[in-house]
Amino acid sequence: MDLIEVTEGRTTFRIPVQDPNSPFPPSSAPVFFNPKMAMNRDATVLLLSVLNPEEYLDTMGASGVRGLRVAGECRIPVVINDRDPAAADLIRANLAGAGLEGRVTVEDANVLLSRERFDAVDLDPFGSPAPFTDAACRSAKRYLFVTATDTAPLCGAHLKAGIRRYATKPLNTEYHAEVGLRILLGYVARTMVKYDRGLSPLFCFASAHFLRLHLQAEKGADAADRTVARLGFLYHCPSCPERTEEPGVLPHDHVCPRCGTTMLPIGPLWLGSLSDMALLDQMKERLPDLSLSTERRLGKLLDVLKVELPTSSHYDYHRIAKWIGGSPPAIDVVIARLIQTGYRASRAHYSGTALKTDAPLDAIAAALSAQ
Ligand SMILES: C[S@@+](CC[C@H](N)C(=O)[O-])C[C@H]1O[C@@H](n2cnc3c(N)ncnc32)[C@H](O)[C@@H]1O
Ligand SMILES: [Zn+2]
Repeated sequence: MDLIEVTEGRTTFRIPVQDPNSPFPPSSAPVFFNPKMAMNRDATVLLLSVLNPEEYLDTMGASGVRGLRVAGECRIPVVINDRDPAAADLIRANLAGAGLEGRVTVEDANVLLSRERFDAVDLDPFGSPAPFTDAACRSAKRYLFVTATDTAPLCGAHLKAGIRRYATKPLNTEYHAEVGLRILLGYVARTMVKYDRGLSPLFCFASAHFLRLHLQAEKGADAADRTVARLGFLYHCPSCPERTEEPGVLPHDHVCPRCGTTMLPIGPLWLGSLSDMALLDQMKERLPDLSLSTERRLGKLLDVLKVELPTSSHYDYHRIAKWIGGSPPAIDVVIARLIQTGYRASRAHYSGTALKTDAPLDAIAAALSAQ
């Protein structure tokens, strides 16, 4: 295979030559590499530089870039796996080329994860992580990281696939990125708790083409029960912008208090916080130690996550403006007005028009129309 040298973060490695005009996706290359996932990898490198686990497993290594960066930029011992022997050869060559140590394994992910336990386990599959989640929950001692690129099933755009893979009921709404993230997290939580273990989200976010979870695993039935208590349902009115959330493992009937329509349940999904705020502060402090490109790619995300409310849905403020009839002021003005009125309000990290607030719809409408 023809190789080309690239640098990401502070790590230089080689990948198969990719024709930038090729109509085929990176997954058709002899060994996969997607430069658009640099920000996903940056996030993990930054987090790991704070968490400093004993060992990190890159379960689906491909070129090995993720594990290479963790080994080189965080100085954490790594195991890099891929079931494809061509990928394993490239990983070995890339470790040697970068002067880094690391164990390389060539196994099916579920076999490796079922046989060995690792302090931090990272799943970065093609598409859905669902086929690997059970084994990953058993293998991860303290940390579990998960990427999903099957955003359409998770967000409700491919409803049947979402139900099949995640045993949940998504719905395609304007806050689909939030729903996708919380359905994925809810699914991992439901998988983890059956082993009498719980989890806490450390740093979870949605991006245009993927969802990324960084989770801490917790020991014991009490931790599992606390995790179950954070599962619930969103109830969405199909006729007006009203929605509400409620904890629980089974959905209930809800009638829209505004228009009387039967509300649609979405879930089970994760309710509550998606990040550990103290950890985000530590990551922000650590950011200048990494590369400039990492700082550029992650700085804004961390700033928004630090103030983002943990509501499980948002309002698209353009839609609300259309609903009340009128042209809205800037979103920051609306947020400031809501806060002045005594409510909590913030942006969301995945959309410039997303408004998160605990204010009722009437108060939001007033903030949008106030002069
Ligand atoms: C999306 S790529 C990984 C990308 C890589 N982590 C990165 O950041 O560039 C998925 C990789 O998983 C490997 N893979 C697919 N199914 C697997 C399985 N069941 N066990 C182990 N590896 C698998 C593929 O060979 C491919 O290299
Ligand atoms: Zn309604």
